[in-house]
Amino acid sequence: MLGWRASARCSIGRLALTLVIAASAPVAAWYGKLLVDELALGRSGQAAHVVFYAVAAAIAAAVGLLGQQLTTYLLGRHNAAITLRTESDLFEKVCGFVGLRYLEDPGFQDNLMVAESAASHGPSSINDFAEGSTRAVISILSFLGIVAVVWPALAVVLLVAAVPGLVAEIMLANRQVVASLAISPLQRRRFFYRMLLTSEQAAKEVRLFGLGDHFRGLQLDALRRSQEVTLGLAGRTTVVQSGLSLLGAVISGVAVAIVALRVVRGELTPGDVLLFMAAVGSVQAALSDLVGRIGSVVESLKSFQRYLEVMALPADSASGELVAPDLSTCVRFDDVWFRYHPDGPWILRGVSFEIAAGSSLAIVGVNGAGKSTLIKLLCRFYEPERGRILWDGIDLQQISPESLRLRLAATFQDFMSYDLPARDNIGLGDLSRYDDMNAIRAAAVRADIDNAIAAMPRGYDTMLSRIFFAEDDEDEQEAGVSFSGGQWQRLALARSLMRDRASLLILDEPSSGLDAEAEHHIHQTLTEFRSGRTSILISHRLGTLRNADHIVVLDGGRITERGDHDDLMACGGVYARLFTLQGQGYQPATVQ
Ligand SMILES: Nc1ncnc2c1ncn2[C@@H]1O[C@H](COP(=O)(O)OP(=O)(O)OP(=O)(O)O)[C@@H](O)[C@H]1O
Repeated sequence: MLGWRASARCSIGRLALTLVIAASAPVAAWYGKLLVDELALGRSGQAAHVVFYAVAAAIAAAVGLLGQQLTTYLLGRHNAAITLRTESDLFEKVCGFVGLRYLEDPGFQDNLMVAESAASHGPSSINDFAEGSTRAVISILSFLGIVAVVWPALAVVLLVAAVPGLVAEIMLANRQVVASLAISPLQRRRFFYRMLLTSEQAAKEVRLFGLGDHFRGLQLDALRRSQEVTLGLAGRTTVVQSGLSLLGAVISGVAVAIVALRVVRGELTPGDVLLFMAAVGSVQAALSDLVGRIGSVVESLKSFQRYLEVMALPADSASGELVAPDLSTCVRFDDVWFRYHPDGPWILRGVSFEIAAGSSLAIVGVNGAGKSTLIKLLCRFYEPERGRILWDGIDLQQISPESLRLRLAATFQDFMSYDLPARDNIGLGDLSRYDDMNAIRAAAVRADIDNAIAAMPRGYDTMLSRIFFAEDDEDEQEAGVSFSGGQWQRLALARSLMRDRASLLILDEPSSGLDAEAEHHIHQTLTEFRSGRTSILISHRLGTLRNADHIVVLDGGRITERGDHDDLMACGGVYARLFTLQGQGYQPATVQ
């Protein structure tokens, strides 16, 4: 079905070629037999017949060979179309998940890895099997048919000669499946260690802690263990197949001798011997081809099953139908309870608060208090277990996530650094203005990164990567430039600020990596940018939050304090304590 959906023309073409190729060998063999018989008769005026049979046999053989070539080409095209289709479907499915639940599940990640490889190899291997087995079956049946016409008992001999090979190949195919299943986790481990040894991300720690030999040892161990399995199987295969070849040769030899004896006795013609010999070779080859394919197809089917499982996964949460309006009243958290796992601890316990449109809200709390979790719920990466989040009075679950996210401009603590040119790193924030250099530059200015980008060798076109070359400049491939941590953070900020028409600006620790001067400057720009817009700000640097219209303090999953800076300082709670503590850090030390 997949093959048909990917390309109906290729499917029809392959089917037609399969039938032609399968028929060509017996037809060639039949004309070969007629030719030999004609020669054996030695009658006058036979030249025309002989030439006709010879040409017909040659044409049939040539059609088979030509068909093989065309099949190879068509197979490549068809497999490419299938891979394109399955991979596109798989990633459409993955991108279609509203939230992060599936992506955070190791079981899902495991399945996805197998599904991904199955998407590129599975259907083509299944397709190859279908085609190869059709060809083999047609070839076997037609040879049996022809041989049966000559001498029915010969067809039985032909089948018997193929039985030992069939049985042994089936046993080997089973072992092959077991071996593949044993090798697959070892391979995944091996690639994991390889990634640790070669990735730029891990390189610092691997060197600093001297982990290279340790991980290399583990990588080689995984490789050695998978090789042991493969070599064990290869040894067994060699023994079995050598035995089989011998057995096949003995049976064929005996059968040919019997047929030859009957020719001597005048019961069969010399052409029959030729036909029988062609049939023995072809049937044995077709059977072993058929069984050989079974092993690989069983393996492909097993991994393709994972692909189908991923494709059949239910939606992770309901996707609402309503379009999120521009925020005109407020965003309201209404008694929201949340935990990451059904049996895990509650992260939010009955959180309620409101952000009026046009106002700014700051969220304060110690590490692990649940601040980022609140934001993730607002972005619909997860759903509250109890309670509701309302956008202008509409429950978020009734709003389509895409339309909601178009209304948000957010920078996360764990922002992305894309190995792409600087302009793309910013332009990705608003795909509708991806190429709009004015908008990109304006966002960069707001995030105070414009000067740093302009100073780079190719300005906004500079590739920000140490692992890729600039794509558009193959003649003089230029290695990329990498930014510092704080510069990447400003770039991430610029990306969100591309969405200058968003209803709600969310900044989760937007300046944690910035130096004091840059932080001061950015906060000034952001304060201007935020004025009149609705915004949520999270930061451990409480000085940057004091101008927020409202501040809520999250503690143990509950809101324990709320008000503006002066209110909270006056009430002398957690906020006042943290604020004073940070303030003390900036006071000159008292000289004793
Ligand atoms: N994806 C997740 N799966 C399971 N638990 C999680 C996940 N993300 C966060 N948590 C847990 O939820 C709790 C709150 O995390 P959250 O990131 O919301 O805290 P935070 O207040 O933003 O902390 P910080 O100030 O350190 O950024 C933590 O105990 C954390 O371990």
